[in-house]
Amino acid sequence: MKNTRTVLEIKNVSKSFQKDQKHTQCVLDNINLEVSENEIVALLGRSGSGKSTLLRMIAGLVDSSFGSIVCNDQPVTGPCPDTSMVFQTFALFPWLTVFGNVSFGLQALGLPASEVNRRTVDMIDLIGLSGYADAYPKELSGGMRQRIGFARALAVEPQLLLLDEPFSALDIYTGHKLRQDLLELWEKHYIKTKSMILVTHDIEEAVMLCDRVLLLTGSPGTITDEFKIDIPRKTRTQENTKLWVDTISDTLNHKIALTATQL
Ligand SMILES: Nc1ncnc2c1ncn2[C@@H]1O[C@H](COP(=O)(O)OP(=O)(O)OP(=O)(O)O)[C@@H](O)[C@H]1O
Repeated sequence: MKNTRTVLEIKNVSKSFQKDQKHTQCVLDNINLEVSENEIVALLGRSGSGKSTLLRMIAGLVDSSFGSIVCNDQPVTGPCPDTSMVFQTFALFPWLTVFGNVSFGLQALGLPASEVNRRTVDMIDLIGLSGYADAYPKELSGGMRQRIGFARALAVEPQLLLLDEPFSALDIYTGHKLRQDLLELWEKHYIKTKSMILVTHDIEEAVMLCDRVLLLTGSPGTITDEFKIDIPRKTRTQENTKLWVDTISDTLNHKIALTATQL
C-alpha cells in the first residue's frame, strides 16, 4: 500500500506586509495545502503572486499573518528544522569553500566535528562535486555552484526540500542534468528528503518533474487550480505531457488576465 503520511499541512494561511504606517498589502489569502510523503508539488503563478513568500513561510523565515503551518507534525513558528531551501541565485557564501558552504548548516546544528566532516564529504560526493571541496564558488561554473546550493540544503537531511526556481539561472542542458541527478538521488533514497515543493515559471519543467501542479493566482494570491500529473514520471515525454502543458498554460493565462481586469 502507498505510504501517504502528510509531511506538510497548511490551513487557512494568509499573509500581509506592512507597506508604510497606514497601508498593508495582503499578498496571500486562505492558502490550504497538504503535501504527502513521496510527492513533488509545483507552484506556478505570475510574478508577485506570492510563491516565494509562501515558501519562506513554510521554511519559517517569514511569519504567517493568519492560519497554521505544520511540517513533519510540528507547528512552524520559526526556522523549521525539517525544511531547507535552494535559491535561484544560489545564495552561497563566497568567502567559504565548497566544504565550508556545504557544512554550514551542519555546523549550525551543533553536531560533533567528525560527524560534520563525514556528512559534508558524503554529500559533496553524492552531488557530484568530488575533488572540489577546497574550491571557492567563484572558481566554479553556474551548474557547479547550484550543486553546492543543493548539497548545502540536502546535507541537513530535510524532510521537505523547498526549491525556489533553482534551475532557472542555468542553461537548458545544465538545468536538465541537475534535475535528473536530483530525481535519481530522491527516487533511489540516497537522500533523506521525503517531499519537495518546486516554485517555477517553467510549465514544462513542472509537468515533467512533479506529481501535482498548483496554480497560485488572483490578488491576493490563493491556490485556485490543481492538476494531477498521473503519468508515471519515468514514462513522461514532451509528446505525452503536451496536453497538460497546454491546459495549464491556458488556465494560468486566463486567470492572470482575469486578475488584471480586477486590479
Ligand atoms: N519582506 C517583504 N516586505 C514587503 N513586501 C514584500 C516582502 N516580501 C515580498 N513582498 C511583496 O509580496 C509580493 C509577493 O512577492 P513574492 O516574492 O512572494 O512573489 P513571487 O510570486 O515569488 O514573485 P516572482 O515570481 O517574481 O519571484 C510582492 O508584491 C512583494 O513586493
